[in-house]
Amino acid sequence: MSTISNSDSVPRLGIVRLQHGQGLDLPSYETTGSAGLDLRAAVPEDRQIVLLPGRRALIPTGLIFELPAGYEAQIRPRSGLAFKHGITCLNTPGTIDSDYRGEIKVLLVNLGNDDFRVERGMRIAQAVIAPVAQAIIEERESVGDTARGAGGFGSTGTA
Ligand SMILES: O=c1ccn([C@H]2C[C@H](O)[C@@H](COP(=O)(O)OP(=O)(O)OP(=O)(O)O)O2)c(=O)[nH]1
Ligand SMILES: [Mg+2]
Repeated sequence: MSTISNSDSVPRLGIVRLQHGQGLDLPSYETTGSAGLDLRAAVPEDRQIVLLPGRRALIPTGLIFELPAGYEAQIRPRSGLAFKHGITCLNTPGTIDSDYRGEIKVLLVNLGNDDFRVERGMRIAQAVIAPVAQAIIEERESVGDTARGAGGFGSTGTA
């Protein structure tokens, strides 16, 4: 497969930077194989966001996305913040709809034991761009039989 035909199939993510997002790096893939685009906190210079243990806050990114139709962005936590500080996304994975034109925000929660200061420019989460299907909804009288049936929630055991 040639490089050109390959890049033709790569989705294009349009990004608009809002006033408070100016001066921050655009989201980018940190390595050639990264799945997620790291998102930075666009906290105003004169404002502090300190997450106390157990508390949550909506963190601005200063970004508006224009996703192609048929794609979503999933907002996921960064494992380093989760491991070192207990900071994660409360609604993970956050769903960014392709028709959403508001600012991308990250809902962080502090599950650690210490206060956590969100600094401007800090990489707080990552966005994974993924294809998504909208199903055709069909109401039916019954559903087809399967070997699993209604078994779930550990029905296959642990070993
Ligand atoms: O972490 C997130 C999750 C959502 N959103 C934005 C984009 C998304 O398209 C919109 C709606 O998200 P969702 O459908 O998860 O929230 P809702 O509670 O169902 O709100 P709505 O009624 O607006 O759909 O909010 C974010 O900026 N960050
Ligand atoms: Mg919704």
